[in-house]
Amino acid sequence: MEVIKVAIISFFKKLIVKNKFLFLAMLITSFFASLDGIISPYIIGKITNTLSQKHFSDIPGILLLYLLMMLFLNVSFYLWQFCWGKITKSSNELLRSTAFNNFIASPNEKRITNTLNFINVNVKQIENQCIDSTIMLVYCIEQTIVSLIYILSINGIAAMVFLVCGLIPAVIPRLTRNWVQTGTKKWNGSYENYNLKTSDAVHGFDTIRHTNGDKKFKQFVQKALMIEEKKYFLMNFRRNTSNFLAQVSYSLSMVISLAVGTFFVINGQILVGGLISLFLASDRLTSPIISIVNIANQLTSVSPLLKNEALQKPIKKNFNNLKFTRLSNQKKIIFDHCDLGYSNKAILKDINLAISKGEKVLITGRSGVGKSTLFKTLLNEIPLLGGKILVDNSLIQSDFYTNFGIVGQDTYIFAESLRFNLTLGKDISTKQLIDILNTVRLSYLANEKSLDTLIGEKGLSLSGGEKRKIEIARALLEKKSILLVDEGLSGLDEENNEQIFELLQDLPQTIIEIEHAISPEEKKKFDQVVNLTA
Ligand SMILES: Nc1ncnc2c1ncn2[C@@H]1O[C@H](COP(=O)(O)OP(=O)(O)OP(=O)(O)O)[C@@H](O)[C@H]1O
Repeated sequence: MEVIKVAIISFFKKLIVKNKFLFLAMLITSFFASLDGIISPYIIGKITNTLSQKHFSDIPGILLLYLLMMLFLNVSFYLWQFCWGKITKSSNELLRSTAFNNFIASPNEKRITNTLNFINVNVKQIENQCIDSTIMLVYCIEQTIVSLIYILSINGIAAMVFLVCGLIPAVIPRLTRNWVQTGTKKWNGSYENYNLKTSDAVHGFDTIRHTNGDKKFKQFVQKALMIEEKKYFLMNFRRNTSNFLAQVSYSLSMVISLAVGTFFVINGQILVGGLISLFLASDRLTSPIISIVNIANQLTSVSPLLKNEALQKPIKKNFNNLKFTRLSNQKKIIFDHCDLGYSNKAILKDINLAISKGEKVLITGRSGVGKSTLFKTLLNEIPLLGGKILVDNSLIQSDFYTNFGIVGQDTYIFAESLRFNLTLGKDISTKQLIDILNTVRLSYLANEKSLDTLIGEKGLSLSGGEKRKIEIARALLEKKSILLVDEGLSGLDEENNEQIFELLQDLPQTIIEIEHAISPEEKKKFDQVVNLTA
């Protein structure tokens, strides 16, 4: 329970700090809106008494008062909804931007699905189960207080009887809570299982098609679906049963309180109008109390969403493997007795390497020897286990990542224009872009019209070679002085392979390149070939 409270409170704290006045306005407008609970009972009671006393001339005044009160209520509701909308907007912005910023601060493959799921699904759930519920909770509490004060002002003892009777239905959800929650948990489990099975089958459609597996997969998915729907039905059945029991106790309590009220009228302790007011107002007391209990229950289910990994600040791993220093003899990067590997276990030991400015270095070695591990160490993604990597001061850029341009097999193309895919939103002149497109042998795209053409998911799809040239262009536009090429030539046809090979060789930048399939002639063109062995 404590953990639940902490997650919700810390979320609201953040939201309130950002929107103090909005929350204050919401509190005030919902208070005025909560007068709804007593206005009609008050007016109906007053009219009943006026009619029974035959003071007919007072009726127009009462009706006018009723009209004004109702208009006041309408305006209060309108303003309350306005504040509610603004709070929802702010909450969604906070949740979505926090999740996205956290991801960008520490991106990795594993967190992609969770982040997207959080942004697309969980934020809506938090809106319904947390924001809407809490705003309703505040409203119900205000309505309870207003109605309680009103019925106490009519007759203290009768008010207490009505209150006690009104509380009985509120107890039922507490008694059935565990039973209902177990139903929800069971459904959640089966829903996840069904989702996983469906997602697997949908993503693996090619394998299923090629292995004639459609019948079997239909059965797997159908079975998971039937279990999920059965649990879903049972969850709703438990919820409905709990509601039914609450409704029955509510009906009983209404009858009891009316009977007690009638007794007070017979005894002359209250007027008929007072009884009607009391009866109507007590309903406006009981309903919000039941809602308060239900909402409090519901809020407990929202805390796992607020503790989602997407909202947690990522722990920044700062390895600082690179030592920036003044290097003599034209050397720009030196690997000095380096041990590289994972979890303190070196897979490459005692690596020594000295690379000069502008050198083209080929890294080779059998699959799994540790070529990518070397890049990961340079990029500070994993710690250097031993030795030193010295980098010349002249290469320092604003942070470690900006020291290296990376050209890999999986160039990501954004569903935007070619211009955006090159600039990535930065301010770079058209002339520079045209020059760079010519440099990377994409001359046929080096014009304004092509620059503004949509590419990626929304437009033109590019070939593997074109994508790789765009990645090289990005690195060149960023003025990276060292390029790390991770199998930049693989998967390309002969023509593109040759073109990109030549392009990289002709660049003035220092290039460290990992390649598998490289011809002996191409090999000779490198300044250094480093054959890694474990
Ligand atoms: N995150 C990790 N944790 C532990 N071990 C890892 C991790 N990533 C890779 N390895 C292991 O380190 C070894 C070297 O992997 P690496 O990817 O550097 O090889 P590679 O030479 O680039 O291989 P390939 O040519 O097939 O891409 C492999 O045995 C791999 O299983």
